Amino acid sequence: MLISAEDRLVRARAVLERRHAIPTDLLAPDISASWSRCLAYGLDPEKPPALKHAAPAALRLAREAAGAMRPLVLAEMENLYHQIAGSNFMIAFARADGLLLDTIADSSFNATAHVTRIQPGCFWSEQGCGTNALGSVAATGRGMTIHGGEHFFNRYDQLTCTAAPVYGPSGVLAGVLDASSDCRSRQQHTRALVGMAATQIENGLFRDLYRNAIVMAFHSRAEFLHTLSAGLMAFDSSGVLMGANPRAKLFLQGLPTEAGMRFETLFRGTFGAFLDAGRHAPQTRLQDGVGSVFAAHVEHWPPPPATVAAKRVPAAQGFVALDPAVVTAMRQVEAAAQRSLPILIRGETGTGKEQLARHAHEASGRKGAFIPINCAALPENLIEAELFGHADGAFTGARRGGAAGLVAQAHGGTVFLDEIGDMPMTLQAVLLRLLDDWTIRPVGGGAARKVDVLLVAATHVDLADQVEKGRFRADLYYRLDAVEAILPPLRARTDFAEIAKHSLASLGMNTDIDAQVLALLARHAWPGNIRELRNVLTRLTLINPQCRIDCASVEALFKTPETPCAGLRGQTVARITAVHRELGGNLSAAARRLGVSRNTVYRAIRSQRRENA
Ligand SMILES: Nc1ncnc2c1ncn2[C@@H]1O[C@H](COP(=O)(O)OP(=O)(O)OP(=O)(O)O)[C@@H](O)[C@H]1O
Repeated sequence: MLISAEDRLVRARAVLERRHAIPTDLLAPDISASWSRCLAYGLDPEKPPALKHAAPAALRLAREAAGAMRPLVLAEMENLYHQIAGSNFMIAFARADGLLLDTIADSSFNATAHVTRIQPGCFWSEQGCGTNALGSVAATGRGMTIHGGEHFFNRYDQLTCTAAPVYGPSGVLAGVLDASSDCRSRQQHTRALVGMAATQIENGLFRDLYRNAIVMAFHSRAEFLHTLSAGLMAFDSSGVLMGANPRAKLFLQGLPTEAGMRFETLFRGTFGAFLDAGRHAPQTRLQDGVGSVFAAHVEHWPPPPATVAAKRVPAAQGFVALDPAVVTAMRQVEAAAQRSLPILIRGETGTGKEQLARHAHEASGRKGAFIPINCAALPENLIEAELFGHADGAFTGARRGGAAGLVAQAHGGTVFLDEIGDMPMTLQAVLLRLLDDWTIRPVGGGAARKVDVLLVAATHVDLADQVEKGRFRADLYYRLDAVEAILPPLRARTDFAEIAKHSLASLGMNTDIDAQVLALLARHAWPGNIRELRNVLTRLTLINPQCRIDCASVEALFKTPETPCAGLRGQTVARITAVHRELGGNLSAAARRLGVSRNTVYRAIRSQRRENA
């Protein structure tokens, strides 16, 4: 008697749950092999063990270790998210050991119970979660779909998951890309889309690794030459093979495709003649050693040595960036901005976070405005209206005729959310929604509209730590943290002298500063960082009308209790708020007097208010 696939699965589960045995005849071979492995790990289908989590700090390290792969993966995840039409699904990427690095879920999936389990930082290995697409693909290295009751644990029988392996250029499994949804939202083409996205990442990794080599694409059918199914090979300038992607190896099956082989051992004709032809025609004919014919083209020429950094964006006039950590941060934000990925900048007050955000905006090539928004400065009840606009008469004090909101003003440009760590929890949820669909919904009604903005957020606090303490939403943190650039404090920078000299020049002072004075200044702790340095230099130039700064005046300034920097060192909330009061509540004036940022003054006032409440 013929029984349906669903009935076979029900019978198989009954056998598994009663006898802990695997009914191979009732299951697809991949599923029964995975169930067998689960039993061998000692898993009990009725008793799923607690899900393992990595601490936020460990997750951050893992994300950093993913290096250049992560922006590629995130960009593909975004594409995939938009390609999979419909709702109630999630895109996830895990390391080969199952550690989930990133997820993007639509809001309906966000609302389901699964979302608490499928979050960055969880381990989705087969050993911990039983048969599941992420874990089982990592275990086998092959693409798989695990549907409903095929999951080893009952708890996941409402999910359908499709995953594809992502291999690095050296052939090692680099990670697993997954699309999961509620069983009812299952879509036939998901498997193909996930597979294509994984290949796209693999090809991106290949091109990135061989960016200084000659990369050739080829295909047995000319019309597929510019598609994902083309073979890719990288050669050095003398024609020695450096690497080949899996498709290339497949096309040249039986020929030696290991690195180190010469072009001439694989193809007929010389490497020089192939390059010549490639320079003059968009497509050339290539014949391999056994006579198969391919359409080929040189898709990438090595950049001349002097222009290797061509896509890099020079620092703006006045932004000193000779310190290696700052250069790294600049490169990170450039890469993310050019792919429109959200950027998180972390650094102490006055380290140049806003400057770096402006650099990201420049690097993005966006023509729209750069809109800085200080989350700590906006009154809590008005932030949403300020950000997303409001309708006419939406609340007492609302602008007549309504307002478009700051995010709308940044359409085509960049929104810089400073002090994101101070954003109240309720608003974090609203911001998360914006990151999901880039649609702004004005407070009090009004037409929702799509916006195209680059989002850069900055914070002086460790958000991972805030997440652990329950003060910041984990899901928002993981979305914002696509790229985290860290600015070092001034005391740790190797370009202190250049910053000091530059700051003096930019203050319009024709003052000289010698090595001894610089060494003395460099010993200071600079809790207010570059902003504090600028304030101190301003004062020093005022004290020295002869335009010479000497060690004695620096020492005297650091000793005087009322100097801006000394004030900062011994600063307490009470001191800041006292100065603020003394200056009639003028924040900027208080910040200037104390040599701290306006944010520091806001924070002090808020913390005093909290204490008084
Ligand atoms: N790399 C740099 N070279 C020269 N000047 C800099 C550099 N970075 C920052 N500055 C100067 O330091 C001051 C503080 O910079 P910025 O406002 O960008 O810091 P921030 O980290 O955003 O501060 P906050 O946390 O207080 O908002 C500004 O006057 C800026 O021009």
